[in-house]
Amino acid sequence: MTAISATQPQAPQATVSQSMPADWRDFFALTKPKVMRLVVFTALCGLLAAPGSIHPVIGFTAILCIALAAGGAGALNMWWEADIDAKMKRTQARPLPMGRIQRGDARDFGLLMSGASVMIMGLAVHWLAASALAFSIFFYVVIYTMWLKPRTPQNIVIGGAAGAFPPLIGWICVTGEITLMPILLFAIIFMWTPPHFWALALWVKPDYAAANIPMMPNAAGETSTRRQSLIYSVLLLPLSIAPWIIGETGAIYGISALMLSSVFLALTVPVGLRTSVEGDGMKPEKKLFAFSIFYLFALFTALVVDRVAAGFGAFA
Ligand code: HEM
Ligand SMILES: CC(C)=CCC/C(C)=C/CC/C(C)=C/COP(=O)(O)OP(=O)(O)O
Repeated sequence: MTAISATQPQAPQATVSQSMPADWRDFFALTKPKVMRLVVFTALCGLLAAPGSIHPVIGFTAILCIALAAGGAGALNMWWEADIDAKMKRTQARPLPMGRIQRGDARDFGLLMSGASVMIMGLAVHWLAASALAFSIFFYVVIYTMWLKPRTPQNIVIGGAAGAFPPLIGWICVTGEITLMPILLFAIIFMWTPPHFWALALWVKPDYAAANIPMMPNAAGETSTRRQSLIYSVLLLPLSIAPWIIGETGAIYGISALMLSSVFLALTVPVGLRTSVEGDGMKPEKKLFAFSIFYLFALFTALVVDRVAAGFGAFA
């Protein structure tokens, strides 16, 4: 089965007849490696920040399973969305629209990675962690990709939960239970996702229009999307410092979170309040998107540094 149909716009040099045989790089691309490295990093930080200890080999296995799961889920997302990806400039060069990988192969690859990740996690680490991992794959692939994304502009608000699971799963791998702190880590990523994604969605709006996906800027309009992003950024600030306020972390994390969230909010304000987008190539939106990635990376780094400084953490 080919990834593109005759009625869809063709990706540059993307005809199946021109396609090269797939190699490992194409399969690697199916795992969405750039996005997934931050997903895996937040999981690692959740694991390292959790109270208690874990054998380094088990800890490594757990992170490997989360990486496998995230990659498998990414491949299943690309399998399901091959036709949509072919219609969007940003995604046209992916292996399926380019015809470099057969659609069924992408599905099998995703299923194999996802299945293996859950089984290994259960057998080698913890069945509660394995269940949460299975649920996050299901949430991203079925709830977000198949169900919500083509139907509602709230797709990423609800679907964002999938990307918020990894630090919680990392935490469970160490403690075997779900307590307030991992729920807060979940909530922070959940709140961060709308401004992260909508900043990008604002400048790739024509892509989503071409693919007929009701992302917020397309469905509710740019002004509404901007205001909503601002609301999530405002809420993110107190939420991000909540672990410090309730005494679960020290000042290293608390002050870092305060500073990072203040900058995040300061960058969301011009995006949230602007009414005219003429002439600047959406620079504030691009700046916010880039900072959103640094934000999460830095926040979770601060969490681990804080816990290590306090003598807590999985390897302490
Ligand atoms: C449902 C929730 C989310 C949606 C819809 C979303 C959407 C996107 C999209 C469309 C891109 C552009 C990707 C590309 O062009 O390849 C992107 C980039 C990115 N996202 Fe998200 N994202 C979500 C959640 C997350 C989460 C939870 C993380 C990490 C914890 C994350 C980390 C990243 C990173 C690191 C990039 C930049 C990739 C690069 O370097 O090109 N995202 N996101
Ligand atoms: C452990 C586990 C299963 C983790 C999953 C992590 C997860 C759900 C991350 C979400 C980030 C992501 C790839 C969004 C892309 O949205 P999209 O699919 O709408 O973007 P696209 O248009 O680039 O395909």
